[in-house]
Amino acid sequence: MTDKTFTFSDVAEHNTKKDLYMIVHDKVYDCTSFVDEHPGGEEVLLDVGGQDSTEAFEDVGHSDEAREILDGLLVGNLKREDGDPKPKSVGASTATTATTDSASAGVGLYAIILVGGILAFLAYKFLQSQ
Ligand code: HEM
Repeated sequence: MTDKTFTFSDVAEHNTKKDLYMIVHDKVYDCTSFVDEHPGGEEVLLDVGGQDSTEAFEDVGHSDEAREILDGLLVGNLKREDGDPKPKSVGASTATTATTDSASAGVGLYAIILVGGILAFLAYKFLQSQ
């Protein structure tokens, strides 16, 4: 296990066939040795060299075997800095669920504030009529 940390610009420097890093799920992989062996061809790997390729990797629906190979290429973790691209969200359904969840939580909060306001108003009216 390695705990070396790379910034986005560190990774971006490794973007040639002889020196090829890529980012998947905020981890940094050295794919140099694998370029020629990739069943999907070297072109796609070179395209994402030095970049965040989470989306590209997940879109293909790579097998568990592919993920094991990826594990073996791990060289460190990505350290995001201000101004770096956001983490790639993968799986539209997960993203949608998350949005819906927070949206309904927001609505719930408004409902509580609204009901509280109505109760306070009624209590005020009641006390005034005494
Ligand atoms: C280091 C990262 C990667 C590894 C270890 C890897 C590994 C593999 C492996 C083992 C396969 C064979 C099928 C499978 O087991 O799922 C495969 C297929 C494929 N990969 Fe990757 N891959 C990587 C990155 C990428 C990226 C970034 C793309 C970008 C689009 C990509 C595109 C494809 C395609 C299109 C296939 C299908 C090839 C075919 O079935 O003809 N791969 N990859």
